[in-house]
Amino acid sequence: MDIVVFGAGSLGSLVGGLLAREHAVTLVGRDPHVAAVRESGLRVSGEYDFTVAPEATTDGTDLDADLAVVTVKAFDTEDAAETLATGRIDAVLSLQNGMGNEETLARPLDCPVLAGTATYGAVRREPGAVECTGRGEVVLGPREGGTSETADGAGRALAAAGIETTVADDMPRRLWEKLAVNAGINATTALARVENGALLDGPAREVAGDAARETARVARAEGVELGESEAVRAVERVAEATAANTSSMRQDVQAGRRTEVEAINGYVFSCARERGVSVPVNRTLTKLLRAWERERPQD
Ligand SMILES: NC(=O)C1=CN([C@@H]2O[C@H](COP(=O)(O)OP(=O)(O)OC[C@H]3O[C@@H](n4cnc5c(N)ncnc54)[C@H](OP(=O)(O)O)[C@@H]3O)[C@@H](O)[C@H]2O)C=CC1
Ligand SMILES: CC(C)(CO)C(=O)C(=O)O
Repeated sequence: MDIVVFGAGSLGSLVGGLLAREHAVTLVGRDPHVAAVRESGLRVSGEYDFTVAPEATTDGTDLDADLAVVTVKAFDTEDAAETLATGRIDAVLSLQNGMGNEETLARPLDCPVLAGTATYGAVRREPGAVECTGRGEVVLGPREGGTSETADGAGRALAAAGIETTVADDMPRRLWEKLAVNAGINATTALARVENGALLDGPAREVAGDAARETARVARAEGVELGESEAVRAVERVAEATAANTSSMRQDVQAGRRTEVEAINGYVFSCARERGVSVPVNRTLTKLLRAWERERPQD
């Protein structure tokens, strides 16, 4: 397959590197990473050890592909969608965290948009190289739930490249469960400056659990069956499996970068307002991160 990976940062470089073992891949990213990949290939280390030579470009316009995998941060999704819409793309798959990405992608794009979640860990430490810090899985499917030939085809393509892949018919519920995990872990660890494992028994445990419980309540108000204890258990499971991780939002805050809070806790907060659900913990986490973002030095 011809596959574009739009957003060759940490996750995109890992997924693109894995896909390039089997498919014709074009990475869309920034220099100096793109220049290094063009010059010497992409090195994948950590849980893997190989080098591949995908195409790489900083210009994502006018591309042809059977599939575009979107791995930009949530706040860059609109721009990615408009850029991809200048090309001829048969299907798009978002592997981003946060909610609302698929709707943003579907707006200008005239092709099926699949929803996905990724639990692989990836860090891009230097140009031309990415480290896999944890093997996980990709779950993907039609964004509105159900089955489709497009989802099955994308699933086969990822699996053929050795990516642990599940094609699911309940993506709305799975997206809300992942949202509960990120709502519980990301902002809490970013503000407390702790690793994910500190949420298993430390003083911030209740904060993470309450943020996840509130997310489940909003999911149910949106018609998605997600139980509160199920959401809390999902947080505990992920905090345990990623105990030594610095969450992506904590990494962003430590580096002074913009965070994905609006697509995570901010999304829960704004849906809750529309549905008349009380979410004091997500409201507080959102407002504290917004306060920090307002004061941070601009990029
Ligand atoms: N890293 C991980 O282990 C995981 C990440 N995720 C999710 O995946 C998404 C991506 O995360 P991550 O890989 O860490 O983020 P990164 O910031 O490392 O990667 C995104 C990359 O896309 C680039 N980019 C954005 N817009 C464009 C554009 N128009 N053209 C070219 N390049 C562009 C960014 O460049 P620049 O910064 O210069 O704009 C950046 O290099 C997020 O939603 C995250 O929550 C999910 C699971 C695991
Ligand atoms: C699963 C988790 C919380 C792992 O750190 C993550 O997705 C993130 O950090 O963004």
